[in-house]
Amino acid sequence: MPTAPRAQRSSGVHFLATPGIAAQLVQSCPVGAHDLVLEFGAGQGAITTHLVETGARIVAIERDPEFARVLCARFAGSENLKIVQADIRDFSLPDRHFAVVASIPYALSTTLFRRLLDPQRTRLRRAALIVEWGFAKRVTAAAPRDPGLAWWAARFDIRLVRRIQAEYFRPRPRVDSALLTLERRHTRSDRALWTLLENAYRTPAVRAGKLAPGNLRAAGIEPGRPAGTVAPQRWAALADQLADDRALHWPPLPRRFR
Ligand SMILES: C[S@@+](CC[C@H](N)C(=O)[O-])C[C@H]1O[C@@H](n2cnc3c(N)ncnc32)[C@H](O)[C@@H]1O
Repeated sequence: MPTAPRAQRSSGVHFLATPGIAAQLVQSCPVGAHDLVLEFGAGQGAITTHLVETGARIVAIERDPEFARVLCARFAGSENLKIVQADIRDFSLPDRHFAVVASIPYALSTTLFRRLLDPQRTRLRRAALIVEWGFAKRVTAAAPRDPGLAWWAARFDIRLVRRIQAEYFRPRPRVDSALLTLERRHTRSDRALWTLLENAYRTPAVRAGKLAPGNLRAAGIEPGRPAGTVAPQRWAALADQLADDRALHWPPLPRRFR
């Protein structure tokens, strides 16, 4: 594992010290020559080196100028790789479909998930990510604790592949990490989905409201059940079922999703 010149000074940033984990991360997100893959926070290239071998078009983004320089020197001959020195919080996302493979700085997990998963017209199709263990548990909970998490889980198949012990990183973080995979699901009516989620999490128990109880049951949702215990995929199934019902009106999505 290459040494990390700035690692001791970059608080909250941990570098993969085991090539096997980087290889497994890349294998978890099948991509090929026609795919565009973003790597957020490439560091010194522990993951980049495996990504380049996939033949996909890789854009590796790194904020630290010293790391960006090291990356440029290390991968000078890699024609399918572009290194961009930029901040991943405001880097312009591509307007074509893309994948993300990255070990993301813990402190940016929520910000990046919002950028990638919130927008109705997100171009993200799949991802394999190393994130902090507690964050991984929250985003993969069978019954998410708030509608924002449910929005992500209803529109993406988010799976916890494995726990990654702290000793696999340098410097060693205080907590373990996890490998997550994400795959965009097909959803027919995001407006219906968000309205259902928002209402469900506002009320203590599932109510049919204007819907027939039969609609709920067809999606596997039992009326009267605590709303926060329903798996988000069931709300997505209900939204899909109701997408063509012209008698129902769904309000516009909040601005942050548009
Ligand atoms: C968790 S480390 C991962 C490094 C490398 N991919 C690895 O796995 O060893 C995160 C990397 O993100 C970079 N980074 C932190 N904040 C960033 C930001 N806002 N924009 C771009 N890169 C950032 C750090 O400099 C660091 O190289």
